[in-house]
Amino acid sequence: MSQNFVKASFQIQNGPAYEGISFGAQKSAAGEAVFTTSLVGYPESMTDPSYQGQILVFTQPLIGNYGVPSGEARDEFNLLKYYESPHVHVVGIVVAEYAWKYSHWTAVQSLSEWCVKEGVAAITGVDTRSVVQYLREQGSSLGRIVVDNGEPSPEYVDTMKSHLVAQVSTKQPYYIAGPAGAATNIALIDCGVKENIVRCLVSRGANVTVFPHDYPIQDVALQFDGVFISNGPGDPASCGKTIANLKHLLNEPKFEHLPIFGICMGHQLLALAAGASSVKMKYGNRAHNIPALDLTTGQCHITSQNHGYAIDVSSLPNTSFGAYFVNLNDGSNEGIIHTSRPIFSTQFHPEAKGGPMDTAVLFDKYFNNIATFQEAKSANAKIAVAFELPVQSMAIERVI
Ligand SMILES: NC(=O)CC[C@H](N)C(=O)O
Repeated sequence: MSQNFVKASFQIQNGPAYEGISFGAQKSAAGEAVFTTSLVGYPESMTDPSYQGQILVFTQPLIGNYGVPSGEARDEFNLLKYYESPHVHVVGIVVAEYAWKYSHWTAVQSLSEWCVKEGVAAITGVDTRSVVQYLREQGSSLGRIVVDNGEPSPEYVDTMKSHLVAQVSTKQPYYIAGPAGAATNIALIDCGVKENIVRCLVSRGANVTVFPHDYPIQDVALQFDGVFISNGPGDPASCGKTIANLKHLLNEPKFEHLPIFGICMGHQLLALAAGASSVKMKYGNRAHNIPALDLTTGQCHITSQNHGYAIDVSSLPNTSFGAYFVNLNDGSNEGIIHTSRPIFSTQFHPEAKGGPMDTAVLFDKYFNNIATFQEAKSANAKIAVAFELPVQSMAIERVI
């Protein structure tokens, strides 16, 4: 346990500065400062690629008390059991009170040790309530954690201006086998996919082929039973290539029966490809208890979220999509659904790791759409011709 109490400060550009103690890597960090009100799940959030380049402020006052589980542990599909990707993606974390003592049966190290190993700045002793009040009033801001290590303070950096998806997406396609005999094949566009999203697909009986964010998915989509578009970091408007590829899937008649499902960044990219527009939110939604109303059933679900951009619902009438879910806290769009095709997407995270499992049924809805598509394909030999290339023949390599 690194308890050498190096001084640090958390500074917001053109805003307040907070003094504290470093408990992570002895290095400074800069990025967009965002806050999450989730009570649990710091290992999952910190390894979520959607947080790439951000400084994460936890409003839960005591952080670190259950330590950090193993990054080696894998499940029956060879997916990471506890992490959402192999490494930490936040550049720094800010907490009110770091728990120097931890205890949990899955813990293999302290949060402090993990931050040191991963090169992540961490500061404790900050009045995070005041940080949140500031960010809610002033809106999204740049921040930096400056560790008293004799080095010059880093410049503030607006990481949202970088093409963050390109940094986290796989460089080559890879294949994850589902359960023995799985006959469903899904093409997943990786914008920074969370491990539990893949698990939600393979555990329902699919083999998943993961493609780089800019892969010309239109060239291979008809070899699959469905296309999935993942979560990911940054501004959706920076993903021009992915949006252009998705336009093929939405506009060409040969794809009209193809099921598509997108989550978070995937939702935003689908909406942009359909002709809708996105907006940067004042400070975003990051929590595990956000109510979203299903406009097709009138049911309200509690959802897990992490986003700073949203789809402008007033731009939907220009598209073939209608609003599917709406956020009951701030009225923002939480999902879209195609008026006649098996395509839908959600701004929230139905895979919810961490968070409540209320909306996991949306994966079942996607698989129902896939089953309908598969039946149609087997009933129609003409369509089936398009599927003669077996997915296993592709060059695939697991890179994570
Ligand atoms: N979790 C995500 O996919 C986030 C999407 C996007 N980067 C946003 O902040 O809105």
